[in-house]
Amino acid sequence: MDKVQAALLEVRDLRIALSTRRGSVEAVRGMDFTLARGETLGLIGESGSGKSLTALALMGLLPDGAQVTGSIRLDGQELVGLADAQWCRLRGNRMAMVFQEPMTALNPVHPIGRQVAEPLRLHRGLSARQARAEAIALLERVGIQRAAERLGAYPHQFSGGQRQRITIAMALACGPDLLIADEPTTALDVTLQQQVLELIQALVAERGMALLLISHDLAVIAGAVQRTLVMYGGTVVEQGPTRAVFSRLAHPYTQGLFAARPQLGAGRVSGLRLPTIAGTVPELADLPPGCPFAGRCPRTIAQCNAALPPPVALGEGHTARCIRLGDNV
Ligand SMILES: Nc1ncnc2c1ncn2[C@@H]1O[C@H](COP(=O)(O)OP(=O)(O)OP(=O)(O)O)[C@@H](O)[C@H]1O
Repeated sequence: MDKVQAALLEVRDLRIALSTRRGSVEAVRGMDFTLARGETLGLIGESGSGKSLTALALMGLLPDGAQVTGSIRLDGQELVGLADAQWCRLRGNRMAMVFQEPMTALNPVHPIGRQVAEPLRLHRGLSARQARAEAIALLERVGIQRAAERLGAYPHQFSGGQRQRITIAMALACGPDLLIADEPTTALDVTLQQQVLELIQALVAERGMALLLISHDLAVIAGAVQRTLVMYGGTVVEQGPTRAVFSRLAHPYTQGLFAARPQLGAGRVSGLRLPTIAGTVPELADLPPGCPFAGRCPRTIAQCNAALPPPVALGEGHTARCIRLGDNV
């Protein structure tokens, strides 16, 4: 039986409001989830559902003007409202992030050795010689061959896959407890995607880190994480053990995502066109009350309420939220 683990990360009623031309809109609307030490959690949902903003809030990297309310606790420490200097002490140290596009994290005008060594000197107080040795070890661990000879090379002298490996080495440098990977394989050639994903999984297991893996690709999430959150319209509509979420597909939105995934049949993508979910993600300023998916949902109110009286617990920590209050039932 699994040991009961204390939550490393506890997110309660997280709300993020952004200033837009139409005034202030809530882009993340009451996220609740926990992540235990060493646990892996996936966050899936269509473009615009609020995945990246959630990740940026956890790292204290939201754009200027974003208003955050609710609670984000890391090992019991409240992060909402921290000053910039306090965030700087946590980032790279207790928590680190791998971005979709490696050049977002790499500085093009600095050699990679310096970029990997910098957090080691800054957060761990290593000497230049120790940081160099550690940077070489880290780069070799993530698969950069002859790392000692390549410390002076610049990011543009590496391939996209190698650059992503270097950002992973930077993220790991100070042994964070929490790794957030936001679409870490999306910008890579398809042949490299699996390799980079496997590298992340291996490192997470080897170092006992907690992982929040964000992806719009169900196949990536299905094979990589223990628990899954399905996000839509700035909120979690379904969450639970990955196996339960993928086998039960309780929320109509999860069903739509699953139906829209590419399927390999006899070595080719089956069908001429991928099925899609009809309609588009609603405007943040025009979200219906209740279930944000109500406007695109194929279920009638009666079917919805019969299938999932709100909020429904499906066992094993698996829940789905299907509340069509927007229709004023
Ligand atoms: N700086 C910003 N100002 C205004 N609106 C923003 C800003 N950043 C994000 N948004 C809006 O917030 C919503 C959520 O964005 P977010 O980037 O979190 O979505 P996502 O699920 O990560 O999508 P993707 O997979 O495309 O990255 C979207 O409607 C987006 O347009």
